[in-house]
Amino acid sequence: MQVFKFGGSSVGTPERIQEIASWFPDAVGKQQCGGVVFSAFQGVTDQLISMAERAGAGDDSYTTDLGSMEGRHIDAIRKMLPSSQQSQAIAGVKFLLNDLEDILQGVYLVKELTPRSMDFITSFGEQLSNYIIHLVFRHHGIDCDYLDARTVIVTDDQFGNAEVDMDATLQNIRNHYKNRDNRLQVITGFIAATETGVTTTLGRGGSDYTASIFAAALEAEELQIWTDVDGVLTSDPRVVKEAFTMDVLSYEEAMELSHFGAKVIHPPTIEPAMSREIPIRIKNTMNPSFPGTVIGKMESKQEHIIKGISSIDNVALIRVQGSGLVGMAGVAQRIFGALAAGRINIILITQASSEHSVCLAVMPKDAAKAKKLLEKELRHELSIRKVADIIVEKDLSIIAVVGENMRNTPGIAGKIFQALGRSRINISAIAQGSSELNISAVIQQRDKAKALRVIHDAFFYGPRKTANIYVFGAGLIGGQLLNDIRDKQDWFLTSRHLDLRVNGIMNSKKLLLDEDGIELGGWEKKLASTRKQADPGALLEFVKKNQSPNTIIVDATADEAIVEWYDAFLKQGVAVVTPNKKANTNDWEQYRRLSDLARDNDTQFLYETNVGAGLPFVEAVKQRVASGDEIHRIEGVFSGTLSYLFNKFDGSKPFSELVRVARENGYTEPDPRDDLNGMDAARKLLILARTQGKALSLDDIEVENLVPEELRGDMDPDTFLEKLKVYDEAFEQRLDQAKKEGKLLRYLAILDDGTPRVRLEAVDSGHPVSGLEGSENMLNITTDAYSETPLVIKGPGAGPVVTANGVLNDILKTIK
Ligand SMILES: NC(=O)C1=CN([C@@H]2O[C@H](COP(=O)(O)OP(=O)(O)OC[C@H]3O[C@@H](n4cnc5c(N)ncnc54)[C@H](OP(=O)(O)O)[C@@H]3O)[C@@H](O)[C@H]2O)C=CC1
Ligand SMILES: N[C@@H](CC=O)C(=O)O
Repeated sequence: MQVFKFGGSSVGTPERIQEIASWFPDAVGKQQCGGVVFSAFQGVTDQLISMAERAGAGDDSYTTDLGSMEGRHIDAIRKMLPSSQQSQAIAGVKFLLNDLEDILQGVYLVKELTPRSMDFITSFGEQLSNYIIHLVFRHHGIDCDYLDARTVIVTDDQFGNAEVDMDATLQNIRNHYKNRDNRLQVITGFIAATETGVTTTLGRGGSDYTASIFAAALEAEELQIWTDVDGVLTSDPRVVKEAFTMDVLSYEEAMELSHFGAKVIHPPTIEPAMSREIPIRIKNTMNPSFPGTVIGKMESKQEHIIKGISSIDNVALIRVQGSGLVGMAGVAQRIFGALAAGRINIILITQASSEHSVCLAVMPKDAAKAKKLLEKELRHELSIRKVADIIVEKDLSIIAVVGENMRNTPGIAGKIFQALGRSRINISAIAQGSSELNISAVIQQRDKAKALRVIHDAFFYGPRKTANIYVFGAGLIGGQLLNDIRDKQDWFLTSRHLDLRVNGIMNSKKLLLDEDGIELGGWEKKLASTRKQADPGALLEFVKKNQSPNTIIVDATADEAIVEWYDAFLKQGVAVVTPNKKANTNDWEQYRRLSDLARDNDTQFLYETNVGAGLPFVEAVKQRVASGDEIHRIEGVFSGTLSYLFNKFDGSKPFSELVRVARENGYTEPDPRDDLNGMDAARKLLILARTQGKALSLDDIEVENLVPEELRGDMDPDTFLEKLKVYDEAFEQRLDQAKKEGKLLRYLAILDDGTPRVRLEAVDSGHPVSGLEGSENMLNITTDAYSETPLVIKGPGAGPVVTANGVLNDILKTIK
């Protein structure tokens, strides 16, 4: 035997009701269904309450609603029943509505709405819906009766929230079924009656309660509650996109989750079914084939340690604190007694064992009253400073992590607090009962969405990780990076269990954002056509709102302006990865601050591609430093452009032509003069020196500038290349001079005991850099350990492919 219940949203329209009638027999299957409980049609109970209130206030506008209510129910009959059955059904509806009209008129005339008449008025919603639905069921060939629950459910006369006389009710229901061979009854939810037949209602979740009572009376094998979601989800799907339906939950877990916001069941209403261990299945009317969630007795072996993460918004925290509380017997009883006398509901309580403070969470509407009551109760202690303060903090949320398997499983609390801590979420109070079913944390309401996401990620995606990437600069390097991510996304997901998502792209004009991740096919067009203007502040706000554990920004611009935003991102716990050398070559304090900020905020600031593009130059220096291996000399070629130019420059092609090709190959800076003037190489040398711990600045580096004096002013790169032709001969003279000496021209960077320097040198053919080809870079490090022969790293040191690959490597290093 089964009992079903359908809520108001399930019977919101005639179409939905007809759908239910069409698949109901299949849903019942081979088992028998003894009762199906329906709520009023969606919105009808609220309408009845409003009509009653207006009638009680002497406002006759309720009559208009009465007309529309009649129209809605008659319209439903016309849509769902054949004409031959309509007049009888309409007569039944009109009969009920006449009664409703009479009572409303009575309330209107005496201008008094009592709780008793309110219950009577609201009872019409369920009477009307169930009367119509039972006819529709019959029309679909489902053998059933209409059962007005007032004839079997007996309550006291607490109108609005009546208490059920369970023994009498269960007996009445059993008797009712005995006379009907267990035939299916279509039962009015929510409504009941006193012993003397006065109509009452069962309060919040009343229809669930009706169904649960019937399941208990019939000793049903299952109670099915049909609603508009797929079951009990692991978290709020509007906030946590990855939330999924739990297959099974224990009664206790379901009640905890419901209390903290997963409004699938109303805990007190499931008691009759729960006490008889009847499983409750939550199913979705819009997705009937989905198995839903079964709430029942705890199974010993369960797949997930936690079952869900819920939250309550808008709570206030009251902190009673003072050294006088320590060892003060009876103070807790006085605090709770005072609040209970004021009928204030306490949502959460914490007290540290130091007894220095007691923390209570209440609804904000109660906060001021609670504070007053406590000040009154503790006025003596306040006057003699035994209690120092009663502080109220508002705009807080409680996050509750629920699961029976947490009991005796070490590390759960650590995992929760680590996830919150990493995301810079401050915890104001923590509570965990000794049952270990629920760990609750009070946090700022503005952090709630982030908190739900990071905890969900930590528990439900153990092996799978998600990285949320935001890219500033979609030029040569940024564009290549986006294409690489696009092409490798599937591979990362399947082979590395890593979901690499790009949630934001910004160039100098536009900003493209998507909290679910931008579909990278055709990102160029999407960026060009988005209406959002470039705005790093808007991107930061978006990141704050949507932050998840692995959020990374990539600065693939050459712009100082973006560097100014690094601090704010790092303070947010967001990793910063950049090929842009600007941040590391401003003042030493900024360089230190960025690394310190990253460390203090448990995140990373990575810039491997600042030197040698994708080659591990920075890493090599970091490793020497970390292992205490003293560095004596760094020497090499750090400019891909200058390497290319002097590797290729043999007199067969003009120098200006080679610069043009280097630019076309993507080796140069956005302005090639930044390479030719030696500043790009100087920056790289400075970065390696700073990585080594040397507090140098760019001014400390001797730089040979190869840009002719006359071409150093303001001009765009194309004009520069054109004008450079005039100087081809001067470059050739320098080449000829070197050739005469049997030497090669190489642009070297050197850091030793002397002045750090970058300059064009004529080197012997046996010099380590003499064999470089194309855009190759080389790093030679001489250290204590590498003294005889230096540590050498060599390879392509510029170009979009290797650089974007280096950036991607840095991104991967940040993922926790
Ligand atoms: N080329 C290489 O081999 C290497 C380059 N690098 C570094 O990579 C960085 C990028 O170089 P590259 O891709 O060649 O440069 P590009 O000029 O090709 O691209 C720069 C991008 O940055 C965007 N941009 C500029 N200012 C802003 C801003 N304020 N906000 C947002 N976006 C902005 C540009 O937008 P728009 O398109 O609208 O102008 C463009 O999309 C540089 O710092 C360079 O030093 C590092 C290692 C190797
Ligand atoms: N323009 C740079 C690119 C890498 O930093 C170079 O030529 O090396």
